[in-house]
Amino acid sequence: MNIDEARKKLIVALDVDSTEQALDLVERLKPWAGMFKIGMRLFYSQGPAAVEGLCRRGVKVFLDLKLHDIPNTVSQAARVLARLGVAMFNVHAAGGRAMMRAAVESCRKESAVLGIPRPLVIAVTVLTSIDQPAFNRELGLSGPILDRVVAWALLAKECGLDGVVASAQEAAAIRQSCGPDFLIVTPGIRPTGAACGDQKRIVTPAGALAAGASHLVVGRPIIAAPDPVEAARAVLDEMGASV
Ligand SMILES: O=c1ccn([C@@H]2O[C@H](COP(=O)(O)O)[C@@H](O)[C@H]2O)c(=O)[nH]1
Repeated sequence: MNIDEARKKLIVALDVDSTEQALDLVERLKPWAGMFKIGMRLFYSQGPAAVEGLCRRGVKVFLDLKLHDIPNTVSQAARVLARLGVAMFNVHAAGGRAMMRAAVESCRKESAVLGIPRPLVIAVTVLTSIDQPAFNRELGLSGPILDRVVAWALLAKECGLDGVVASAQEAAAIRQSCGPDFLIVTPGIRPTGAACGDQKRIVTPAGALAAGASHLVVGRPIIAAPDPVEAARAVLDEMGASV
């Protein structure tokens, strides 16, 4: 894979408190990443201005707020998020069919009114911090994680969503069930030798791509590294990127 293809697949998580820190990371890392993820930490600290600031600079933003509420509430929230100009945002598949459909439909309508491209909408399946024992005993859900993830991926696809967030451990099964164009966005990526932290269902960059992931989300292994640029380049290297 050439370096540009690999770069487009890499999403760096901007898990920091301030817009200044986020902008500094974006400036240093934009030659090496195709998209930047704003999660609840930066959003709750800095608000929509942080998102709009990056979008205005032409940065592709994945807004990872994991909407999960009744359909009417999610529909209205999705409409508001569409206005921010993000490239992608997510909802929880556990919110169900009506909620997922409402999210896609309202941001489609709002984007059409504004004359902007509709943001991609993807569904969070089972968090990558959950392992099999926690899934069964703490969440009280039966069966293998893999089965639930594939079932939610199929439901998301049926509802018109563009893809899912899942561990790359489930990527091959999702790819087989949902087809070649379905986005499979995979956090829980750990370069060889990196600390797992709180992640449980981890996969290496090479393993994620081999399993069919369309995008790799990497946070701490890059942004908490002594040299984030060197760490991002090492991830691209593990993705098999050649110059
Ligand atoms: O299942 C999920 C969903 C979202 N995330 C988010 O991805 C990043 C991963 O960061 P690391 O530092 O590389 O662990 C983080 O922002 C999570 O909120 C996830 O990890 N798992």
